[in-house]
Amino acid sequence: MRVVAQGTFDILHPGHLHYFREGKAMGEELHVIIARRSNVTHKDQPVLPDRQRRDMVGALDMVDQAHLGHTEDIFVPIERIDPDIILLGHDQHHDESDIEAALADRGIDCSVERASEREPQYNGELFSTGQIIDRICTERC
Ligand SMILES: Cc1cc2nc3c(=O)[nH]c(=O)nc-3n(C[C@H](O)[C@H](O)[C@H](O)COP(=O)(O)O)c2cc1C
Ligand SMILES: Nc1ncnc2c1ncn2[C@@H]1O[C@H](COP(=O)(O)OP(=O)(O)OP(=O)(O)O)[C@@H](O)[C@H]1O
Repeated sequence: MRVVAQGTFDILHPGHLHYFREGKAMGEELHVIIARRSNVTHKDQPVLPDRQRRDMVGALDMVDQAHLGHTEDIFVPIERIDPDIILLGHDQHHDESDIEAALADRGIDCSVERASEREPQYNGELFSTGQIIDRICTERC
């Protein structure tokens, strides 16, 4: 089984590791698609360059391959990777049925599932790139 996860992954945190571990446990191969900066329009754009985010994610043990996303069509990398499962993040804004419909239109046989959220394991654990950046600004700027 080949599983795909996707997201921005600007500053890595334990929530990302939880998502990757869950994806890897669902199959043999975990592929991660890194969102292009130009496509991150619903929140602040990433601080780190596209290739740096790909290289950091690709260096993690549970990730078999990290791919730069396509700039115009998010289904181009999916067609190339040909996964069995697309694992959406617990809070990702994409709608399962919209993605399933787009996959069916293109003749891609792949299921869409939703990942769980990591529960905090100690006080002060930060689960969001935005929160880490806010903390840096408060404590260091
Ligand atoms: C199946 C799937 C494939 C995606 N492929 C790409 C892609 O090729 N290029 C890209 O820039 N974003 C891609 N995205 C979008 C990003 O992963 C992401 O959802 C969004 O741009 C960043 O927001 P998020 O990190 O809050 O999810 C894809 C999303 C999904 C669900
Ligand atoms: N606490 C968490 N538990 C499980 N998955 C998480 C957690 N935090 C983020 N993820 C998942 O990691 C993927 C990438 O997250 P992304 O880098 O886009 O945003 P983020 O880490 O939530 O930061 P922010 O939205 O503040 O920029 C998403 O699919 C998201 O659901």
